Amino acid sequence: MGLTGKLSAQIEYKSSGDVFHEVFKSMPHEVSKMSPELIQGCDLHEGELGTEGSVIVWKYTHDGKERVAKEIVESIDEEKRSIKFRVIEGDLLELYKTLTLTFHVDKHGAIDLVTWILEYEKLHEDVDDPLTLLGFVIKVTNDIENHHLKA
Ligand SMILES: CC[C@@H](C)C[C@@H](CC)C(C)C
Repeated sequence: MGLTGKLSAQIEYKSSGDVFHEVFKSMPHEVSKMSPELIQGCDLHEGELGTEGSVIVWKYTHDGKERVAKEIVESIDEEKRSIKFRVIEGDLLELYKTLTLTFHVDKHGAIDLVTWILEYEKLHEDVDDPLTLLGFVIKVTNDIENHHLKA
């Protein structure tokens, strides 16, 4: 088994894909309100919200443990409604040399599809592939969707 990998998942998103993109672009701090069990906080550390190069620190609970991830917003593509986050500090870097989390929103007829892609390089052979992290971001996506469906 090599050290690098790429996991992705695509789900139907029954609320507005534009709003989903906007939340992560301009209001990431709102995510903790919509998914309080999973996301406990989000602070802007550098730069301006919604711009490439800005640095965000997430406090989240993954596999029952409280974790921190500092991420740089590496790219924002309005056209594809996509954002790529690169983890630059935090618990995940005890397992992965590099880890990026990218989402994009596709239109499929009248339905929006949200795709998350995790690209990573493990620090050593016996590090697990980040399957539970992929499940985590899908759960966060569902929480955001449910929040907007209720609103
Ligand atoms: C590193 C796991 C979480 C904190 C990632 C976040 C944005 C990419 C989360 C809100 C999906």
